[in-house]
Amino acid sequence: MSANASGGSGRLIRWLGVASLPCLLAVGFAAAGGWLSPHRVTPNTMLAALRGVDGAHPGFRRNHAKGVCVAGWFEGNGQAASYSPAFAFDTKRVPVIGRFALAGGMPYQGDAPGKVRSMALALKGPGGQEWRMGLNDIPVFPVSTPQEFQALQQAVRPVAATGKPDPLAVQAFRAAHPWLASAGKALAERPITSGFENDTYLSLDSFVLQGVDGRSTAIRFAMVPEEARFADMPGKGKNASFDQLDEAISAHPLRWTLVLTLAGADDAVNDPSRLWSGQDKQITAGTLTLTHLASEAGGDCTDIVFDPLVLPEGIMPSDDPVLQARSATYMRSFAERSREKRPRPAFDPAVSPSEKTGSESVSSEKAS
Ligand code: HEM
Repeated sequence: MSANASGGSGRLIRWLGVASLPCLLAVGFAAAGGWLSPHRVTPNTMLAALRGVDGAHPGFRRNHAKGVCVAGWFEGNGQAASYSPAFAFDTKRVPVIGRFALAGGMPYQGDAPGKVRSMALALKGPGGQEWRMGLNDIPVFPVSTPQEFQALQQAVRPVAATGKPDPLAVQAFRAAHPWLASAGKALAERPITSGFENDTYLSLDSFVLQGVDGRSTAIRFAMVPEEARFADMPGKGKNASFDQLDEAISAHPLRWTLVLTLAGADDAVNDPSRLWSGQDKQITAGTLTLTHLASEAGGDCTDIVFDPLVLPEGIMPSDDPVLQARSATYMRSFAERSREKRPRPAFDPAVSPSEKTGSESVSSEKAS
């Protein structure tokens, strides 16, 4: 072979190498974004699925976007101490920061009865230990797995022509997941209280208490209000339930009891869409007292992820796959929102109701 011919083919190989690099990068990005495998579930595909339903709202949480910070304390009563040495089951008072929010990715959505409300808490124990939790006011989660959660978001994403979900896609999701019908029924029939301040918030996912004697006990838990009120209807107005919460907490401290439910023999520990028997043993483990609200703008709850896998010694995750997906997706949501410009939140307790504004349309209900 002549020197010229081998020089020519060398140049061709180098040129192909350079030209193929952008293509390889594009394929790599597409794969990382899940575009080449729509059924794959990663934090990115999960956030894309959520964005498909409620749009992009930079600077806000990718779900439970409309919220307000809260602070207070938790005091255990010792009744759960034989099941776990976790600091919260001791009898010492520990500080708490938290957040009340509405499910869904729209930070300016209007309040309405029936929207899923949430309570997120970080109980701060000794030696830097924390128990972080995110609780919803629904009896069960609508789906069993992260894959189903992503598929549900994809099924309910609004279509351009109507601005509503495609009924055929929703029907197809239902037909492909008949085992979720009982969760749907429980969600549709749930009783609705008049506001954040008197609602019951549930872990939905299960956890495992680890005793010092090596005993493991699977549980779910709930924050049960001192007094649940079903008769009064929530007030009207874009921020009505937040205004009502503000009024209630300004009048007196708000209290909830931490109730642990111990799994019975037939209870599904790895599936948050399944109700437990209702006959299970319950333990009242302590009292949560909340005393102050603060805006998310500069508030203590903004730069924190209420990751349900931040657990103290003595409490472990169960094998519920939704827990791992939550943890990874919340971290991704935090990474994205914390590098974006911070917009003004819809609700600020320091601003009088007449000055409070909101700028986006009302979102559809979402249950996560
Ligand atoms: C695979 C299923 C789920 C996904 C992908 C998901 C996704 C998300 C995301 C992205 C956030 C925002 C996190 C942040 O930026 O800090 C969030 C918040 C939240 N999620 Fe989920 N979620 C799931 C399941 C659940 C379940 C089972 C519950 C049970 C109660 C739950 C309760 C909450 C609560 C309470 C918040 C608000 C936390 C706060 O106020 O900061 N989620 N979720």
